[in-house]
Amino acid sequence: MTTDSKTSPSGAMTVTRADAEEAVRKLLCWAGDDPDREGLLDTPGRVVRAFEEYFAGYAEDPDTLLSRTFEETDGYDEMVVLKEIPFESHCEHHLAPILGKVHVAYLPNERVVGISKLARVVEIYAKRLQIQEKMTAQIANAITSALKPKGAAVVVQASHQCMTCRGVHKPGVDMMTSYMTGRFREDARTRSEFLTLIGRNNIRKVHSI
Ligand SMILES: Nc1nc2c(ncn2[C@@H]2O[C@H](COP(=O)(O)OP(=O)(O)OP(=O)(O)O)[C@@H](O)[C@H]2O)c(=O)[nH]1
Ligand SMILES: [Zn+2]
Repeated sequence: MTTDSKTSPSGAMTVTRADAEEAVRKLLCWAGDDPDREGLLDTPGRVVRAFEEYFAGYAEDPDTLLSRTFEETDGYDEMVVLKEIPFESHCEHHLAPILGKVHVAYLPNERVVGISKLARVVEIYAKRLQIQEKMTAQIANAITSALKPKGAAVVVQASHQCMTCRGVHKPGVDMMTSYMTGRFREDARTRSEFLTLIGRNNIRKVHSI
């Protein structure tokens, strides 16, 4: 399929690139400006290309990504933690940026995965329209279902620009979410080791607004 038309997952709607650019022209008019003035002539094309970047995650499959695993680990069965993975997403309510970082951990069950793949899973779900709770659960569930680990844990800390630049106007507020499966959920000591490793109480800001 070319990128010049896209069909919604239900199949109910197909839009061409020209349709999408026309929709942006209408939004520019809605903003109160003239879409035909020189400075805005190329804006619809740019916005549509930016959307392809912001929402590239719809075209990616986390199961395929996580299917390449390594078994020669000499029995390594302790926690694997990847902390402070920065991400940029967009909220599904306002299409406003969500900026933050993700901490991911799992307890291997014979197989490990290349660590870059954990960061790529974060990217796949971040580059979709999101709410933070769903993104947190999706990352943990993808790792759990692909690696069948003894447990997986995901903590997300992010600022939501729909709360900063509009609406309630509260800059400096971060939302924290966590989702744990298996041993992380059942065993307080495992959970606590993870939270200590990610320095939960001393988290630096990755993005400042
Ligand atoms: N739980 C949750 N809420 C979110 C997230 N991102 C944005 N929101 C909230 O989604 C809600 C949407 O509420 P609505 O009342 O339907 O929309 P609204 O009138 O634009 O709300 P305000 O933002 O309060 O102006 C707002 O409270 C947002 O702050 C998220 O990741 N998780
Ligand atoms: Zn929002």
